Amino acid sequence: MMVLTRKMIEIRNILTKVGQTAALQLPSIVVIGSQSSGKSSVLEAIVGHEFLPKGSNMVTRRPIELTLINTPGSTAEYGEFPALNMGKMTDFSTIQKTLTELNLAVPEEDCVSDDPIQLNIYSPNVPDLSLIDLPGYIQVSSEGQPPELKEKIAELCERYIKPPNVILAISAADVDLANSTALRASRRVDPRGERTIGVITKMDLVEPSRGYAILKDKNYPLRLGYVGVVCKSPGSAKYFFGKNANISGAIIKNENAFFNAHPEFGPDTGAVVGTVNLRQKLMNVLEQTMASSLQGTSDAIHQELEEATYEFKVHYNDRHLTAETYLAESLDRFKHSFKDFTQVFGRPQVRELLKRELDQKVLDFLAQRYWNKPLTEEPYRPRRDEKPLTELPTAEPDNMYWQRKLDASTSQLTKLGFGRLATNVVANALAQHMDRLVSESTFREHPFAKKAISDATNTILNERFYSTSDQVENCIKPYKYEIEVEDREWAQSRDNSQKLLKEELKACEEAYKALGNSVGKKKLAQAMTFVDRQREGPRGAATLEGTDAFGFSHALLERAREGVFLRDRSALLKMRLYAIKSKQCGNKANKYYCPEVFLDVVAEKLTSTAVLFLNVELLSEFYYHFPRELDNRLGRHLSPEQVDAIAREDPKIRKHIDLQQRKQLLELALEKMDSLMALEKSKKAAERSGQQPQEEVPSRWGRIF
Ligand SMILES: Nc1nc2c(ncn2[C@@H]2O[C@H](COP(=O)(O)OP(=O)(O)OP(=O)(O)O)[C@@H](O)[C@H]2O)c(=O)[nH]1
Repeated sequence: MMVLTRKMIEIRNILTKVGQTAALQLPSIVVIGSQSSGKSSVLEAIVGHEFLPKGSNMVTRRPIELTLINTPGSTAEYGEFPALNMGKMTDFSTIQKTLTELNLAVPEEDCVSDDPIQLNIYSPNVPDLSLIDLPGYIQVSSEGQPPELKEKIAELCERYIKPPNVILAISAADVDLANSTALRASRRVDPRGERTIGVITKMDLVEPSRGYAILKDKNYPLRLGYVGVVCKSPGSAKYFFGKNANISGAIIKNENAFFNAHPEFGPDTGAVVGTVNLRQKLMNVLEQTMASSLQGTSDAIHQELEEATYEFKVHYNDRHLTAETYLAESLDRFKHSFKDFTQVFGRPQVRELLKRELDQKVLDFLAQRYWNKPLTEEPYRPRRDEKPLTELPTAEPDNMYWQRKLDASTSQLTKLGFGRLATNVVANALAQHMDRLVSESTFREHPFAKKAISDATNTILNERFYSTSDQVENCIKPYKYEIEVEDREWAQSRDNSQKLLKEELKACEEAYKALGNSVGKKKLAQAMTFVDRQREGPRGAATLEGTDAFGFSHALLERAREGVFLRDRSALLKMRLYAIKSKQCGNKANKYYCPEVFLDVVAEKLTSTAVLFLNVELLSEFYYHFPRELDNRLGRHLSPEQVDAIAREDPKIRKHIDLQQRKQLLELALEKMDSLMALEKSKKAAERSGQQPQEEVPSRWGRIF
């Protein structure tokens, strides 16, 4: 058995994962030949299945790196594309279809690509071999093909037929050997014919005497010799045994019938013929080539490993990191930061959020119903039923106008749909905080984790949203009908509303100041005087004559109107602040005189009630379910491939893991290599002394091979 080739193929598979450099390349058999020389038929005869792309439209456009793996004791035959993750393919017509698609994916205008397709075939009927099929040489480009195609194919083949590879030069018997492009190409890189095997196909198409003469050719002598074959696929095998049937038997039978019928190919003639002999030759030659490349490959792996070890020490201080530990640690840290957050975002914070929201609503309603003085170019004429706010402090206690105004404002506040509003405010705040936690964590570099966290957050919040908002709405219902106020509440809201109005006043004054700075104080004052007079109507407008207010730009007048609004709003706020501080507003019985205070009482009551339910229904539920939901999405349920893909989303982590894996794979390859070399050495020693070779030493990863 060809032990060495098998083991070297395994080492090569490890090195492929490392990302092969030229130095780490192990010998393969490279198949070259002109188009229609019978390359595919030879490869299929070796494999025993039709699996290569067929068609007239140049269907081999990429190198196919074919690894045959002998699986003694098993009956299964299947292929795998290791780079594509498509799993085992037991139907060889599916392999053929996939290869055709992969080849035809190379655009017509490029015609060939040097990106190889890797295909492994496992079968008890194949020898351990690594072969590379290349696009066939063409003599002249046909219509539609780029003129440089001929050179492109030649260049691609040139790259592969370099040492240490063995060249399998295919020529058809019915074409003069002097015209064989394959032999000409191999001669250029292997002038002494030391690593070229000549294969003469279609032996059945020429006279046996001529066939024999080709096999014994003296013009192109090859040390590894010529093998004559008849590989025409017998369609009948498929017909009798099904489309996935092994065709080797039928080919061999057909070949034997042909060669046995002609004494020119008899055992004493020295002619090597038949697919069986070709297979054996390929195995022997590859085994020998592998043996002679052992030391070189071992040295190359050593060097690569030294570089990887140095880099790992320098950049990562030999710190071991796996995708699993990285994700688990990141998840742990995130859960910790979440826990910390739950300690600082509780009832008081929710209360503050909601009150701020309602304060804004109260200010809006006050502005709408009490402070409103529309800003139009037209003179301002209050509606007939509208009373100026200046009248409020001196109004009669039973004045229906002011009573209705406050009742309407209160009703507007209690019927606002506060259940929904409050739930929304808290849910949005939670979602924003979660986004912040992500942005402060290592997960910020991981789109998958970011999405998982945001999905977990939204799922829980959405699930609880409607029931929470309904509960809150139900509990504030009584306030829609009656609001009882205690002295303590009134006093507190009197303070609150003063604070609120003061803040509003400050904001107005600052905005006014900023406006003055941007327009120019004098210019703004002039334009505002103009706007004021305009608003006074004809009487005011008359006084405009002779002033230099005419000729203000439209933009300046806009700003002046804004200035007037801010100035008036400030004056009004000062007046209301004065009213709230007055004795009149010190007593809850005077609520109609102090709408600001009363609306604050209502807002406080709504807030306190809502907080109770939001805390139980939304906050606590979220805090309980989120870590569990996170585990479901980022924890044990992920497959190793998903974990790996997530960790690699961060370029820094990807580099770390890649280098570490590279180092480990090189160590594994080297260990296998050392063991292989020791085995070879003991085999040679045993051969010399006529003894059996020693048992191989089990490696750190168990018994190798
Ligand atoms: N008579 C005879 N025909 C053969 C033999 N080997 C291959 N053929 C036929 O020759 C034609 C070309 O064979 P392929 O194996 O497709 O040749 P190829 O070199 O792979 O061709 P391209 O894919 O075009 O590069 C097919 O029709 C085969 O059936 C043989 O030994 N004898």
